[in-house]
Parts: sequence; C-alpha cells; structure tokens
Amino acid sequence: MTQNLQSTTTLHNGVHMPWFGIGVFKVEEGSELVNAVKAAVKHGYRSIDTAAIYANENSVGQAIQEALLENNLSRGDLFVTSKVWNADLGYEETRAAYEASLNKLGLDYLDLYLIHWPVQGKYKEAWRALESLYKEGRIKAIGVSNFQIHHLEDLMKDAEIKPMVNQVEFHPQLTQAELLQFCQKNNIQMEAWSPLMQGQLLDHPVLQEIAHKHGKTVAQVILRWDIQQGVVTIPKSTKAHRIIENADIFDFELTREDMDRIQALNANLRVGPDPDNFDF
Ligand SMILES: NC(=O)C1=CN([C@@H]2O[C@H](COP(=O)(O)OP(=O)(O)OC[C@H]3O[C@@H](n4cnc5c(N)ncnc54)[C@H](OP(=O)(O)O)[C@@H]3O)[C@@H](O)[C@H]2O)C=CC1
Ligand SMILES: O=C1CO[C@H](CO)[C@@H](O)[C@@H]1O
Repeated sequence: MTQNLQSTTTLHNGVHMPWFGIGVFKVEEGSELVNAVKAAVKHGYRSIDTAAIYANENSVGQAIQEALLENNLSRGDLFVTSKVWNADLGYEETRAAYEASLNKLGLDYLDLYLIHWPVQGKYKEAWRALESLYKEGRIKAIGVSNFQIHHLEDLMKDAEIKPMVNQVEFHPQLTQAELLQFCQKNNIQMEAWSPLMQGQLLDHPVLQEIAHKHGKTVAQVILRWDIQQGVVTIPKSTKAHRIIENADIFDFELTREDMDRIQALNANLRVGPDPDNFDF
C-alpha cells in the first residue's frame, strides 16, 4: 500500500493528506521546536500537527518559512494542521480563533483545521464556523478530534459537510476498533495521536519481538502498524535521529500475524483524557 514518506490518503473532499507527519505537543516556542520541524521537513516529512493550545504556532510558522526556503519547497508541498481550543468554540469565536492561528503561523490558509475536543453544547456552532471557512475556500479540509461515535453521529445529524478527519488517541493499548470501523464506513479519515503512547510502549516484549524479527525498532513497528491499517500517524520527537528513525518505515511490511498480535495488545488504556469525561 503506502510507498513512501510522502504518500497520501485522499480525504472525502479529494484533498491529499500525508499518511505520516510530525506532532509538536509539549514543545515550547523556540529553537528546539524550530530545529525539530526543520529537521523533519529536511528528511522528507510534509505534514505538521499543532494546535492553538500548544502555544507554539509562532515557532511552527517560523520553521515552516525557513524549511520552505532551505529545501526549495512551496507552501503547497506542506500539509499544516491546527485545532481550535475549547474556550473558542462558538461561531464568531471559532472564526476569530482561526484567524489568530493563521496569524501566528504566518500562513494564509491551513490544510486541516480541527475541533480539538467535543465540548457538549458547543461543537455544533464551532462546526458551522469551520464549514463557513471551508466554503469560503479559507481551509482545505475540516475535521474533529477526540470525537467518539456518538459525537460524530450527533454532529452529522446537523452538519452540511461531514468531517474529513477524526484525530484520536490511538496506539496498541487503545486500538479503537469500533471507532475505526465507524470512521472507515463513513469515509472519515482516522488519525492517531500519541501513537507511541508517549514512549510508554517501547519496551513491550511482544513489540520488541516483532521489531527484532524485522530488524526495526519498536517505534517503527507501531508506526507501520498505523499506516498498514489505514490510520494517519503523527509521532512527536524533537531529536533529529528519532525524527529520521520514525519515518523509516516504508521498507518493510508487517505480516497479518504481526498485525493481529499487536491488535491483541489492546487494553483500552489511555494516556490522555477520556472524551466522554473531560473537564477543561
Ligand atoms: N488531538 C489531541 O487531543 C492530541 C493530539 N496530539 C498530537 O499527537 C502528537 C503525538 O503525540 P504525543 O502525545 O506527542 O506522543 P507520541 O506518542 O508521539 O510520543 C512522543 C514521545 O515519545 C518520544 N519518542 C518519539 N520517537 C521516539 C523513538 N523513536 N524512540 C524513543 N522515544 C521516542 C518523544 O521523545 P523525544 O521528543 O525526546 O524524542 C516523546 O517523549 C502530538 O505531538 C500532537 O501533535 C497529542 C495529544 C493529544
Ligand atoms: O492535544 C492536546 C494536548 O494538549 C491538551 C492539554 O493542554 C490536551 O488536552 C490535548 O488533547
């Protein structure tokens, strides 16, 4: 299936989204972040995932500008995602939050803009704002994050445009089988956040055994497992050698048995908040 780091999935509106990207949660504004994003682009990454709440859009924007120049790329070569934070959910508020993110990033459009969390009673107005920006041609694709099946069903009752992406916590201990099936049936692209479970899975014996068999690292096995089952993945690292390592997953294939063994590690364990029970 996926051939290389720049291979894309086609969203239901025809937009091409890379299967692989870099996430930048918990990386503050500054040179460490700028260098990480630049290293990623230099080594072939084309997708960057940030959010207003990460408070690092200025540095992401700086890195994008420098990376485009240094690698002789144009804006259209990159796929940039940001997210509207909970405090800004509302028609006017969300439109204003989009402008604020664009300003910080120094961009005139985003490839993907997501509702970060399904705050009850708030996400439908925010979705209307995303739909309006999309229809005005200001965003290439719109989606949601941390939506469970019932949130998606509720949103789609009133939505004019179906979400193109749902970005959720997804790793071998939280395999989200029902949600994945629902999204695939509805042509909503699943995207994995904390794909490495924030580093907590790297010494898992089953994953180590599979990694050893393929001459790969555990991180590479997990990320390969994502894309082999049609899930976009965005591991975070600020270390150049890991940025390179994480992306080096296009020269091997997990067997059906490997895939099933990883799937069987599911324990419905989260590192992040439960979308049905969060309070922020
Ligand atoms: N929509 C949402 O609600 C959320 C979205 N996200 C997005 O998903 C992205 C990824 O998730 P995140 O929570 O950052 O966690 P990840 O699962 O990507 O894990 C990141 C951690 O693993 C370490 N790491 C990365 N690669 C390797 C490697 N090859 N070997 C060993 N350790 C490694 C990193 O350390 P180091 O940097 O030192 O290499 C870091 O500590 C975020 O950055 C963000 O963009 C995340 C959380 C919530
Ligand atoms: O993406 C994320 C990381 O930051 C937030 C907290 O500050 C999380 O809640 C969110 O899911």
